[in-house]
Amino acid sequence: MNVIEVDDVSKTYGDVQALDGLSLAVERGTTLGVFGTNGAGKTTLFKLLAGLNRPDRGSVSVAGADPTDGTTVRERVRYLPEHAGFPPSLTGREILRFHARMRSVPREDRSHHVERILHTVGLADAADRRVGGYSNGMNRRLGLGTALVGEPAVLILDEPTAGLDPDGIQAFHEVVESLAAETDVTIVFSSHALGEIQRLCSEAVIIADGQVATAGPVGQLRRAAADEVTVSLSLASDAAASGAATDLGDHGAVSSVSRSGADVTARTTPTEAYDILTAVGEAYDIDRFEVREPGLEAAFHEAVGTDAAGDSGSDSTPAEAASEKPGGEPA
Ligand SMILES: Nc1ncnc2c1ncn2[C@@H]1O[C@H](COP(=O)(O)OP(=O)(O)OP(=O)(O)O)[C@@H](O)[C@H]1O
Repeated sequence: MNVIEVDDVSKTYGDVQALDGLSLAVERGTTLGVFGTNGAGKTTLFKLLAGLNRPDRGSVSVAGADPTDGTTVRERVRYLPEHAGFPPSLTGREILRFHARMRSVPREDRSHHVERILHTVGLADAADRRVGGYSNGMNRRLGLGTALVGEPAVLILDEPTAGLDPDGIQAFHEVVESLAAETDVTIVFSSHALGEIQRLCSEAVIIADGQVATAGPVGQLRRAAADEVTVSLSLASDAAASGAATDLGDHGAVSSVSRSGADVTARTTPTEAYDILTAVGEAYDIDRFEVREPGLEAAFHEAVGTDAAGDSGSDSTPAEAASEKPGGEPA
């Protein structure tokens, strides 16, 4: 059953067309990753899903109703904006209790409900500390905790890990993973980090210019873009690497090769990668090797028409290199 249905939705701000005929369907229990270039329309979409805005054209249905229809729907749909602030003098527990009261969680259930959420978001030990002393990551998890009060059907998280350090990101990921595994909440999650969408999400949608450029199961999007893999090798010496790079350059199934010191990188098809490694291994001592499949990054670049050849120094695909690059290139 679809818990979210967005049909041919458009939204303009003045003369900016933020969404332009966007359609999307999300099944209940899905963890959906939303990504796109800056200004693609992600936040605009999220505000429509949360009932904070109305489309100029088209329809939006979340949890079976128009999200602007009133509080019953908004009870079931929670939006965590990129920056949520809390009164610094209150404790995490007090804030969650306040939200539980506001969300009409019955008085006798409140303590248990709040305790459970504190555990879910990993703040049980810090529950009685003032949030003014919380780290950025703890604040973000408290924000997620407030969104979980009253067991919503849909969680909409706008770049929830932006600006967090690796430990903060890891802690947040663990919370999302346990929610996805243990509840049937539908999570819609935007991020500029494709790796995290790959890790957390079952489905992904790529938005470009206010429309859906590509959507589908994450694995399917990756496979669709997987016509080439990158083989990275570290050899025993620069001389060996130079020889291996020359041999690889002569190999018919290798589309590009680059070398930096004792490291060599080649692009080839998934089926040829291991034969090529074997051939190099017979001629030279390989210290380390890695075969990387293109991730969602390749699907993203294919969808928005930018150059996916992000490996520095590689001499790949001159046709793509000459094509238009409307921003959003890999770092
Ligand atoms: N309130 C507003 N007034 C005017 N223009 C707006 C407003 N909100 C969004 N826009 C414009 O609409 C377009 C889509 O913005 P939106 O914030 O939805 O993109 P986004 O994909 O979330 O971007 P980012 O990844 O940078 O957060 C942008 O051109 C933006 O400048």
